[in-house]
Amino acid sequence: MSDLIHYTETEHAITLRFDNGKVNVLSPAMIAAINEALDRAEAAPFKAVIFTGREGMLSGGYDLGVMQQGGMAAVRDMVDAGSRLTRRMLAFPKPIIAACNGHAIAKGAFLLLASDYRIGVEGEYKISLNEVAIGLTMHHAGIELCRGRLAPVYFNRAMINAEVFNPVAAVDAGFLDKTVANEEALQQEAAAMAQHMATLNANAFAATKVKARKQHLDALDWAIEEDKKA
Ligand SMILES: C/C=C/C(=O)SCCNC(=O)CCNC(=O)[C@H](O)C(C)(C)COP(=O)(O)OP(=O)(O)OC[C@H]1O[C@@H](n2cnc3c(N)ncnc32)[C@H](O)[C@@H]1OP(=O)(O)O
Repeated sequence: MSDLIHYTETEHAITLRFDNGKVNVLSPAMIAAINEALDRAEAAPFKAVIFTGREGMLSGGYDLGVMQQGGMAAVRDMVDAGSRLTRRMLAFPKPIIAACNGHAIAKGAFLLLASDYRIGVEGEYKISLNEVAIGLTMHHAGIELCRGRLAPVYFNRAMINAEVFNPVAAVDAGFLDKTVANEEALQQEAAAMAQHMATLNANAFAATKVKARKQHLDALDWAIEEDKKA
């Protein structure tokens, strides 16, 4: 298992804690590590998977080093892998709970939009799709993820206007489902939701998730192919 992610398993949950010691960039290596951890979680008995970061940081998004200096092919490969990862999360046969303990920027915020239940700790940190602010035209997969998961009135505000949300405002926008006061409460709340999720019927959960999201998943499949032509 990669040293970018700490993988721990309890009776009701598998926790993936992202910690690269910095801002948890979604580099090709981090995306591969998350996929490897999901492979392992998929083979485990039915229980929730909790995505979390280190205190103050979920993820600063795609690796700007690759974005700025990697060359077109490397950027396209990283974005394609990232889009496939969030598409995988949306169809993953086990529940994915995001326990957001800090900044979630761009692709970091998309991890929230691809999770089944999202809890954020209250605090002075940013949840933002900053692509337009930093000169990136949003890719199709990003647009479709926003269309599928953001509250409708925030679709334009969060994506086209690149507004920055604090965790409480992020609940209204649709990045989070609820906030809690501190890190301890965050981990407790995630564990309690995992315990509830573990009582669900595994087959019914997996089938309902992809059935309910069929249109969204079809749109993402189209978007991922379209982005490869850009
Ligand atoms: C479709 C999706 C597209 C994308 O995902 S594109 C990527 C979009 N991401 C960004 O534009 C990153 C924005 N970064 C930030 O807003 C802030 O950073 C944070 C809120 C994440 C953290 O703020 P703070 O805690 O004050 O740290 P700090 O001093 O800004 O950054 C610490 C070091 O981390 C580097 N860094 C931050 N984000 C990234 C990144 N995404 N890729 C590569 N490096 C990053 C910085 O440059 C700096 O580096 P040094 O210590 O050498 O000065």
